[in-house]
Amino acid sequence: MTSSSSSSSCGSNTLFTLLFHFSRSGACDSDESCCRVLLRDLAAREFNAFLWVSLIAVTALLLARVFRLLCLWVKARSIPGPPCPSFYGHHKLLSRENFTDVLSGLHKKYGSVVKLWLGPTELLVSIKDPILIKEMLLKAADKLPLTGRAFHLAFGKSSLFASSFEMVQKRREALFTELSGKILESENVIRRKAVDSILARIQTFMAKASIDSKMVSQRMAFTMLGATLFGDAFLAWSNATIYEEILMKIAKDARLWASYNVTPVWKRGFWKYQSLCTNLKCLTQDIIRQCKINCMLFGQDHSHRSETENWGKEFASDGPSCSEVVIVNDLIFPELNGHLNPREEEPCRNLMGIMFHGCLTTAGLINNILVSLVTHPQIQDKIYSEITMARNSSLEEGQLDIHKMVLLLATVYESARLVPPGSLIQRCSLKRDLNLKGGATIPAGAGVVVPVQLVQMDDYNWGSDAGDFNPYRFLVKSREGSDILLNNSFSGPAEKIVHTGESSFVLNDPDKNQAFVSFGSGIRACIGQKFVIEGVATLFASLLEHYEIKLHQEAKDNAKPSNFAFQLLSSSQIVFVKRDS
Ligand code: HEM
Repeated sequence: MTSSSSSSSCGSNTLFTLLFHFSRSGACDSDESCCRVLLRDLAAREFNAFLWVSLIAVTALLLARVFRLLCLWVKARSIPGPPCPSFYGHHKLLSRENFTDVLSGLHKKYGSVVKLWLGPTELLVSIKDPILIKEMLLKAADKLPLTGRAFHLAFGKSSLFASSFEMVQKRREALFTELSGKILESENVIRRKAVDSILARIQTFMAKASIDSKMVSQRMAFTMLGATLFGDAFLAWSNATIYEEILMKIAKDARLWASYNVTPVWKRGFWKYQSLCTNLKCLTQDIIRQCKINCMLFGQDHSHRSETENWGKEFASDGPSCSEVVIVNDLIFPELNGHLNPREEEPCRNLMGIMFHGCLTTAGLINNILVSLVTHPQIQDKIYSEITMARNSSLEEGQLDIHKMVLLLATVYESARLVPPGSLIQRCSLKRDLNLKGGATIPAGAGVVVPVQLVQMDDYNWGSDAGDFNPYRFLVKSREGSDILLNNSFSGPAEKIVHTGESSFVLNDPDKNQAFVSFGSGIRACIGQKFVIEGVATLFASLLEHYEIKLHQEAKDNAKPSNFAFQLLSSSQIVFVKRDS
C-alpha cells in the first residue's frame, strides 16, 4: 500500500498529462506504453481502495466483537459464580471431572443460577431452580452451536437439529403433527410387527444364561424406532445390524469431532469418522429404497381388493399398509413421490438425526426400566396384574390399551426421572438477552444449561425419597370421584404405598410438574415424548405379559449396596423367564 501511495501523486500527474495529451492530439505517440501506464495507474488506485475498504471492514468487525465481549463481561458480572482461575477459564477442570458433579458443588455454593467461564469469550450459565428453568426454556429459542455442529458434521445440514430455532421451526411443527396425529391416533403406537420381532428376539436370548440389559435395550430401541420411521421393510432388512453398529460408533465420537472450532481435516481419525457417516448415509438411502418398494407393493395390493374389504383389515390384521408408512411418504420424504433423486439427501439427514437421537435416548430409558423392574420385583408383579386385568377386560386380541395401565406408565416416567437419558438440556439465545424473573439477566450468546439429574434428584422438589425408585409419586389415588395425591404434589415425602388395585389410581400429569424435565420443555421441547412414553409402555406391556424379567443369579450374588441411580447408569445381567413355563 505504501509504494502505491507514494506513486499516487506522480500517478495522478501522469493520468492528467495523458488525458490532456489525448484531448489535444486525440492520439498518443506510442499507444502501447501510454495504455500500460494508464492501466497500471488504475490498478494501483483500485488496489488501494480495496485495501482501505478491507481495513475499515475488518476494524469495524473487530470493534463490534470487542464491544460484544465487553457487554458480555459487564452483564455476566451480576451472575454469581467462581472466579476465573486462568485465561482459559474452567475448561480444563471440566474435561477432568464429571460435569454434573461440578455443577452440583457450584449450585450448593452459589445458588440456583451459576456462571462458569469456559474461556474468555465462552460463558456458561447453569440453572437449577424449576420455575426459572421453565421460564428460560420458554424464552431461549436456540441451541448451543456445539450440538448443531455435531449433527452437521455427522449427517449434513439439518432442518431438525440445527442451533437456530428459525431453521428448525417448520420441520419441528410438521414432525410433531405427524407423530401426535397419525401415529398416536392409530390403534398401535408402535408397529405390531416390531413388537413381535422384539419378542421373537428375546426368545433367542433365552437360550443364553443371561443377557446384558444395555445391549438388549439398544436392540429394542433400534427396532422400535426403525420400524416406525421406515415401516415393516426395516424388520426384514438385511443391513439392519450393520446400520445399528455404525450408528453407535458415530454416537461415540460425535461430540469429540464437533468440539473442534476448525474442522480437523489433518487428523486421520476424522476421515475415518467421515467415512462412517458416508456409510450410514448410503445405508439410509438403501432402506428408503426398500421402503419405497414395499410401499409400491402394497399400492398394487390395494388395487386388487375392494375399498371396503381393505378398510379396517390393514389395521386389524398385522399386515402393514401404505397408510401406516405415511410418516415416510408424507412428511419425511415429501419429495419421494416418484423415483429416488438427489433431493433425497435432505430427508435422509433428518432421518439419520432422528435415528441417532431417538435410539440413544430411548435405549437409555428402556435400560432404566429393565433395571428398575429387576430390582423391584414387587412392582413388576403389580404391573403384571394390571396387564392381566386389562387383557381380561379387552374384547380383542392384540395390543393392550396402555392408558388403563397407570402403574406401567408411572414406571416409565419414574425411570426417566431417576436417570434422565440426557444429563443436560442446553440452550442459548443467539440474538437477545434473556431477562428472567428475579432479576437474572443472561447475556445473548451465553450457553445455558439445565443439570437435569440434579433437578430431578433434588429432595426439595421430590421429597426425601428423591433418590429411590417409587413410581407411585406419579399417581393420584382416586377415591369416590376425588383425587388424592399419594405424595403431596411431588414435593413432600412420599406416603407409605397403599395398594388397593390399580384401577383406583390415575396418572398425575408429569408435564404439570415443573421439576420433571427429562424431555425438556418450552419452545424446543422434545417432540418425541408422547410417542416414546406410549411406545415404550406398549412394548413393556407385551414383554411383561409373556416374560418375567429377573436379575441373573450371579449378578444378584455380586450386587453391592450402592446408589440406585448409579445402578441404573450401569448395565445389569438379566434373564427373561417365560411366564407360562
Ligand atoms: C427417551 C427418549 C427421548 C428423550 C429422553 C428425549 C429427550 C429430548 C430432549 C431433552 C430434547 C431437548 C429439549 C430441549 O432443549 O428443551 C430433545 C429434543 C428433540 N427430540 Fe427427543 N427425546 C427422546 C426421544 C425422541 C424421539 C423418539 C424423537 C423422534 C421421533 C425425538 C425427537 C426430538 C427432536 C426432533 C428434538 C429436537 C428439538 C429441537 O431442537 O428443536 N426425541 N429430546
